[in-house]
Amino acid sequence: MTPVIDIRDLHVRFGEVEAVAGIDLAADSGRATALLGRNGAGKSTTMKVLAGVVPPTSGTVLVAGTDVAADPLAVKRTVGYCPDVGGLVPRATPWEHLQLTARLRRMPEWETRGRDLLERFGLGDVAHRVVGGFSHGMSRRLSVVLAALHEPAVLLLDEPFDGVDPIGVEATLEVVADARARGACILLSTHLRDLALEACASAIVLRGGSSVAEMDAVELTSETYRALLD
Ligand SMILES: Nc1ncnc2c1ncn2[C@@H]1O[C@H](COP(=O)(O)OP(=O)(O)OP(=O)(O)O)[C@@H](O)[C@H]1O
Repeated sequence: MTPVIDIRDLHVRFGEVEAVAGIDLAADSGRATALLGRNGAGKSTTMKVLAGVVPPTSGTVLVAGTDVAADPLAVKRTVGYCPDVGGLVPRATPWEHLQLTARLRRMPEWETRGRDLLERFGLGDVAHRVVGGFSHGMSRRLSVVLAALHEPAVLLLDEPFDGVDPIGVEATLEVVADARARGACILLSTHLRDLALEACASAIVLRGGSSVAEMDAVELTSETYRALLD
């Protein structure tokens, strides 16, 4: 069976910079996979390609059977994407972000789930406050909520734990567990090995734009991880 995420020999170039230099990666439904690696390893660029926001320079990338180069819009419909930075409108409130997301996703019923997610992420009390004044961690938490709102078949979380407090970490782990239970494919990028192990069954380590290891998360001891980074 074809994996839900199927990347073959992906290259992404930004001018002189080769951000991704020949990645092969597969991820299945009902499973969370961690994407690890040092700063600049190519994690966010890979996520952006999978989200349909950056086109591949070469290689084949299938998301739930759709080629991202051929139909990025269909891919955007399939995935829920929490970008590493940005994506929020400073003058809008969390509730307005949910309204906009639900409208773009053509979701007829979303208020109950939206309210529940905001509560779970400790954002219920600030649901009607503009996000321009939010801390980094609060913005991260809202980005995860927005990615998860429509219960996507493919959930892409880029550094979801970055600067997030324990309540937010717990809520994110719950979102990953819920998504896995309903059969979604989750790809989560992080620098944090411990949280990767807690959230994910498998791990892929990138270095210099290439994939250098793929293993069950339990096999990724701190010594193994350290050795793979160098
Ligand atoms: N838009 C861009 N223009 C030029 N270079 C870019 C662009 N985006 C990424 N890069 C470069 O591509 C490489 C990979 O970047 P990427 O953001 O994918 O790494 P990362 O593994 O997500 O890093 P981090 O852990 O720091 O977020 C880096 O050298 C980066 O400077």
